[in-house]
This record gives sequence, structure tokens and C-alpha cells, in this order.
Amino acid sequence: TTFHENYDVFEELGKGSFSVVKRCSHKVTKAEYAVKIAHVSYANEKAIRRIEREERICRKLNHINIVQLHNVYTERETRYLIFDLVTGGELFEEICNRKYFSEADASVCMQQILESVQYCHSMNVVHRDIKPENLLLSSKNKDAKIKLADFGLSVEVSNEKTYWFGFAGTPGYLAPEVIKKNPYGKRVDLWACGVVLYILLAGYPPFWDEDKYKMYEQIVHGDYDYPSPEWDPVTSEAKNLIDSLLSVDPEKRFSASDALRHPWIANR
Ligand SMILES: CCCCCCCNC(=O)OC[C@@H]1O[C@H](OC)[C@H](O)[C@@H](O)[C@H]1O
Repeated sequence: TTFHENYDVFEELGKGSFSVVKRCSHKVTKAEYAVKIAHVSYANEKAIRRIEREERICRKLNHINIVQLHNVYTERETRYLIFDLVTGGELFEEICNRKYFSEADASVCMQQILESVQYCHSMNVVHRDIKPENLLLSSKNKDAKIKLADFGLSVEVSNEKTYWFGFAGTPGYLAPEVIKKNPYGKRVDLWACGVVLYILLAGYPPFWDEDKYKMYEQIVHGDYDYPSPEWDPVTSEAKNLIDSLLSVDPEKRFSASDALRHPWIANR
């Protein structure tokens, strides 16, 4: 059976570079989902490989802090990936609305992000695009769960081996080793978590310049600081965790497990 025989489709929720996400509901169960629709013209081998990789990776992931894939329909030139409907919006919007988080709220949020990253890495998956736009909230409530979404850029790695998987991610969140075109691995996700944690506590990013290449210079040199007065009230434990994630040398940088053991996360 085809996707449209089983589902009604409603408004667009988001747009990827090669896909669109729409709200849909199953005709019989009335259950609602978010369907990612990707058109692959047979000509475009790369697009087919990309969606097939995302599908393969999402199929093997099952975790409370990761958006759950429910079903897949493959039709001639279109793929339908059916995910949980997540109604709380993006963490990005939440930060904009709240300006920045208290340390207690940021810690609860970061713990869930690190749980999702630790799980992905245990399944030998590197997300490669962790940022507030891809961190969704399960509901509008204060105790909403964080859900990591969009594995469209993720890659499968073999354990701790590093490799050049290509230049992928979002400029302000790219790890130094990627910018330097060195082989990289799971630790690129922890660098991005460091950028997210800095933003949660300050409401602005650690690295920024309207000239992308000047920003890349800041990143490869680990050139960030904690400006006064906004960073003065922030505890040294919080800054210590940020420094352990924004460590230029991936070998020295915390793993997800290291970060989950850090007092600012574990002692809540
Ligand atoms: C994009 C590939 C993963 C699809 C995950 C669907 C998650 N479920 C889901 O309900 O996503 C909802 C919206 O969909 C887009 O994000 C995918 C909007 O940008 C977000 O604002 C988000 O609120």
C-alpha cells in the first residue's frame, strides 16, 4: 500500500535541504506523526544514498531523547520517513523566548542531550549537526523531554577510529578538526554540545564573526571567553564543563560519558 492510502497529510512543519517535514495522521488509528518527504530522482545517486543512510541509521536508534522513526514508505521517486510528532518546538525557540537558561535548567537540558549523544555513540552513529534547531521539545510543559532530531547528516563509524567523512555540519558548531580537514570521529558531537551549553547559559554563541573564515580562525584556536558582566554569576563548575567540551584537541575533549560524570551534570 502507498503512503497516501494510509495517511492524511496536513501543514508543513519544517524544510530540509532535500526534504520537507509535514504533519500527518493515520487514517485508521488517527494517530499523528511528522513525515519527512524526500524526492529522489533516480539520476541523483547521492540523494538516494543519503536518504537510505538516514533511514538505516534511524531504524537502529530507539531512545527517549531521540525522535523515534515509526515507519517508512518507498515509492518510485519519493521516500516517506514517518517520525514521532514532537509538539514543543525547537530548543532554539525556547532559548530565544527565555533569553538564556538558569544553570539548573541548563543542566537538566544538557544531561538529556548528552544521554542522546552517548546512546548514538554506543551505536557507532555520529550525528554531525547537533545544534538548538535540531533539539526538539516533546511538549510545551516545563518538564518537556529533549529529542535529538534530523540524522540527515549523520554517519556510521567503526568505534573509535577516525576518518575524513567530509566537510559537514553548521558553521558555528563545527569542531576544529573538521575545519582543519583532519580525520574525525564521535568527539565532533561533544564540541557541538559545548557550543550548545555556552549558548544555553549566555544566550549567544562562543564563536561568531560575520566573516565565516574569521569565525573558523576563532574555532581552530579555541578563541572564546566569558565576558563580564553576564558570565560573572556563572559557576566555575559550569565553565569547567564548557572548557572540557570546547577543547581543541579531540583526544583531550570529554566523551559523552565523561561529561555525564561531571559534577555540574551528575550532582543535581
Ligand atoms: C528533519 C528530519 C527529521 C524529522 C524529525 C521530525 C520530528 N518530529 C517533529 O514533530 O518535528 C516537528 C518540526 O519539524 C521540523 O524539524 C524537523 C521543524 O524544523 C521543527 O520546528 C519541529 O518542530
